[in-house]
Amino acid sequence: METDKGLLIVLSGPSGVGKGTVRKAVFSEPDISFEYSISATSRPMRPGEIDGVDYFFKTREQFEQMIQDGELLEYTEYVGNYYGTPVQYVKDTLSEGKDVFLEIEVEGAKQVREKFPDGLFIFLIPPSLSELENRIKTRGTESDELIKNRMLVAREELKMMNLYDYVIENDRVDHAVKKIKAIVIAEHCRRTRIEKRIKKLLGVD
Ligand SMILES: Nc1ncnc2c1ncn2[C@@H]1O[C@H](COP(=O)(O)OP(=O)(O)OP(=O)(O)O)[C@@H](O)[C@H]1O
Ligand SMILES: Nc1nc2c(ncn2[C@@H]2O[C@H](COP(=O)(O)O)[C@@H](O)[C@H]2O)c(=O)[nH]1
Repeated sequence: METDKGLLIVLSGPSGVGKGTVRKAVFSEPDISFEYSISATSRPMRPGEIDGVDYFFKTREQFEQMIQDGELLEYTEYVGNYYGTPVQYVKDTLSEGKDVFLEIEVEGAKQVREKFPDGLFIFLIPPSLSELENRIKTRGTESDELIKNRMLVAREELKMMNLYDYVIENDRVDHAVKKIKAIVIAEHCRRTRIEKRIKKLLGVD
């Protein structure tokens, strides 16, 4: 898949590490111009969540239809529910020259890497496994059984961090936000420098 003009930024990491919290903090910064890609999911809505804002909430049948119709850039079944990224929004937004920000789990990020090798892949890690469990428990959205399952998946997901361009410890949200912003700025500079070099060598404007 063509990367077009914008930068595709993928934030991933185990459940409960703080991806959603960090993403919301990134988007509340005044000088940010990323576009957030809202995912589709078949999981039930949590209290306070809004359809079309937090997720596009679908039945399993509707989600499977989206898969069949090729509407998803990537998808996975995670702890019993489907999650996926609507492809059209990502393509359209990148081709408008805007940066698109995905917040997705590890298997989906792997699929995106295959289609967008030029994307910027950032992996968020917790200070420790016990802190990770503590965060999922404190959030209070999952049953004990689901927390156990998410922790089992998390152990496997942490092994995948070597596939990412950057690894950031989410010790403090404001620190993680600063690091993400710095990485994106540096990546834009790097790409601009390379583009200029190529044009200079080829003698084109
Ligand atoms: N740096 C941090 N220090 C302490 N607590 C944090 C930090 N970042 C996030 N949290 C808390 O950890 C819990 C999990 O955060 P969040 O829901 O953002 O994680 P997530 O990675 O998006 O989870 P999931 O993948 O399950 O959606 C929340 O209660 C959040 O307030
Ligand atoms: N592969 C994808 N994973 C996604 C997507 N949207 C969210 N997620 C990840 O799923 C888990 C669980 O989310 P929760 O809201 O139920 O806590 C979490 O790691 C999300 O980042 C997606 O489109 N594709």
